[in-house]
Amino acid sequence: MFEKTTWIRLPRNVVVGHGVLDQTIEAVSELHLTGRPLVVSSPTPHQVAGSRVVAQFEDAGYDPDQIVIEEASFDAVQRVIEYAEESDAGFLLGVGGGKAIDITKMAADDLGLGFVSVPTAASHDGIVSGRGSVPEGDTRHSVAAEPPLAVVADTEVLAEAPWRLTTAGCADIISNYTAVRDYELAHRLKNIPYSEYAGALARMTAEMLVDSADSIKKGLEESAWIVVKALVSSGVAMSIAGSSRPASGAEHLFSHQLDRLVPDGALHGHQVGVGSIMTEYLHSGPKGKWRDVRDALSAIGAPTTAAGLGIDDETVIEALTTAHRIRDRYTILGDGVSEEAAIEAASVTGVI
Ligand SMILES: NC(=O)C1=CN([C@@H]2O[C@H](COP(=O)(O)OP(=O)(O)OC[C@H]3O[C@@H](n4cnc5c(N)ncnc54)[C@H](O)[C@@H]3O)[C@@H](O)[C@H]2O)C=CC1
Ligand SMILES: O=C(CO)COP(=O)(O)O
Ligand SMILES: [Zn+2]
Repeated sequence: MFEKTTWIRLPRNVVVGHGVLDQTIEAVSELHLTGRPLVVSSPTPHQVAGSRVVAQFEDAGYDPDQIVIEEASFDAVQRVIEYAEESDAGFLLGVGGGKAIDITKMAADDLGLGFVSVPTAASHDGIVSGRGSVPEGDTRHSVAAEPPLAVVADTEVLAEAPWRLTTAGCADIISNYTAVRDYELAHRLKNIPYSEYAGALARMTAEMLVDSADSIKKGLEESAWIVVKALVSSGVAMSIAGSSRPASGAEHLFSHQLDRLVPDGALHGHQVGVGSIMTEYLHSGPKGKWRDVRDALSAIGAPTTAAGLGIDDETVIEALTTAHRIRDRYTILGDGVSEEAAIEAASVTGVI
């Protein structure tokens, strides 16, 4: 008897374009959400967009509440949960970068409330995903969380954000190349469930972004449009897989480890990009496609070296040799690469 089942949870409304922040109410009212909206944001995104979303709900006769969180942690998730309960929130809107959106989707999941994603930066592919990524001690969890019912991505806001946030989003997408290789490897060697559709979509998203590199330029709002569509597509791949694997392999473990070693290091997307150059080398050796990954990153202006990340060479090696410990996710790092192998991968690829 055939007993397989799958749940693919996707947003109902994905609204992308110039000035669409002003259509947040329309995007939400179609969802039949009831009660008080709670706008969850971090400090800069609150100034840039969160306060505008609150004002919009006030003008429309809702009774919105707001909370500004400072960091991505389980404590922050708990604070949002408690605040939402006290304020009797009916649904949550996460306004900001990856951290604010992750916190909101995890709090919404715990509360059993609807969640709307309002990215203020095209910096990460968690905009649409039903996953939350949060550090805890020596580890980093990738947990199932409430996927957004709607996404409101205003390209005017995204284009005005610092350019490095957009190049970080591009690098998060380019890293899908190696993430999918790790996903396939784990399927072959450890028999983890593998979705052909999710793997193909994640890889195709990276290819399409790289093919559009010439149109991704600072100051062009069209760049935000191209990048956010790729981020949405990559998030959908994670939703199809029911796991972050199509967009998160060894290069992400490396970045998560860097976050532990250098808490205020570089942007998530930039770190995974540099990680991807090295893990592609580990997959295929000197004749592999690590140059293609590096050149794709370089074409959109993302860092390709430790110095470009502002992180010293020793820390890069430490992160690469210990990244496999971050979580139980089989990748090309296996049960750890030796220091010699890490130095070779990092130096041949020019990362150090
Ligand atoms: N759940 C998922 O599937 C995924 C989660 N992530 C997570 O997302 C996080 C990375 O996201 P990021 O956005 O890079 O980090 P972030 O949320 O810390 O944002 C980076 C910085 O950009 C600022 N910022 C955001 N919008 C701005 C604007 N319009 N103008 C000026 N500054 C602005 C923020 O205040 C912050 O200082 C990581 O924690 C990562 O693990 C990343 C990818 C997927
Ligand atoms: O960053 C991600 C995809 O780009 C997902 O990260 P996690 O694997 O930590 O959930
Ligand atoms: Zn990522």
